[in-house]
Amino acid sequence: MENEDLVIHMQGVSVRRGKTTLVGDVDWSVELDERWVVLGPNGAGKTTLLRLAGAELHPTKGLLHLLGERIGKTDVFELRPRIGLCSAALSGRIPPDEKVGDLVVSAGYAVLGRWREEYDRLDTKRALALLGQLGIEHLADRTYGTLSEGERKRTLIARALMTDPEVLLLDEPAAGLDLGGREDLVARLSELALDPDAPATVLVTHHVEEIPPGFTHALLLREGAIVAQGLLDDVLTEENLSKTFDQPLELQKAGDRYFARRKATQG
Ligand SMILES: Nc1ncnc2c1ncn2[C@@H]1O[C@H](COP(=O)(O)OP(=O)(O)OP(=O)(O)O)[C@@H](O)[C@H]1O
Repeated sequence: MENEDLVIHMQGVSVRRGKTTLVGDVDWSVELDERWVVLGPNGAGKTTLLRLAGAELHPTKGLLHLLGERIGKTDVFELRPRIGLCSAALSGRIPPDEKVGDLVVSAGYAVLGRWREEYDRLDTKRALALLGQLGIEHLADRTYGTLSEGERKRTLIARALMTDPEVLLLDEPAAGLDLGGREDLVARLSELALDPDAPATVLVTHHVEEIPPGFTHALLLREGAIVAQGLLDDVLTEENLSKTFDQPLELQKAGDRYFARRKATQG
């Protein structure tokens, strides 16, 4: 591939199951220093897109390159440790008695539940630093099953960062969080987005309120098709958002945050 800065490169990518098109004919590129938000209603195909980007799913049609490797021609097991994926599906597979610190350290081994491993001291230090970055260093000795939803989300992000991935994929990280938890997570993700050493990031969400300051690009998805994509401020307009969610929406920007609601009907 010519452009080595492309971490995700989709050309005419479709995923079909039977007669259903989950995503259709997607052209999308993510570069090393970009932070993307993927926005769309339930069932739009956001998770499907993220699973393609995480080398968890092969396209039915089209060309998919991840980190310069062509999917279908490369060993995905070698590729996956270079990608930090954080999703509710992963959360459900974690044994509740797994210790938070071990869970983060074991990401280096790309396996769940390897708590018996003799971890390298440096790995342990790095895991604690990442937990600290997410504001939950004090939870290192707690078991995953005892954590709140917000604490779990942060643990999974720390885990996803442990392998020093080249791309970080976050599927609805703020889902299920209360207002304070959401705001805190948005602030942490914003710090990460503004860190020039942080990996390329793709964040899937339903809500414009969850877009962390520092995110640079947006892709709007509806019924498996792209409504708009490009620079965040260009793409995130009332018109595009209304088209994406199929209703008249009012969009406001306050400082570096976005807010949306349905337009009031007149009369
Ligand atoms: N194996 C499958 N067979 C048929 N349809 C499927 C299959 N897997 C997913 N779908 C459908 O594809 C569509 C896209 O699913 P996807 O999970 O990618 O959407 P999403 O945008 O992440 O939705 P949500 O916001 O609700 O999580 C949905 O309508 C879903 O029901």
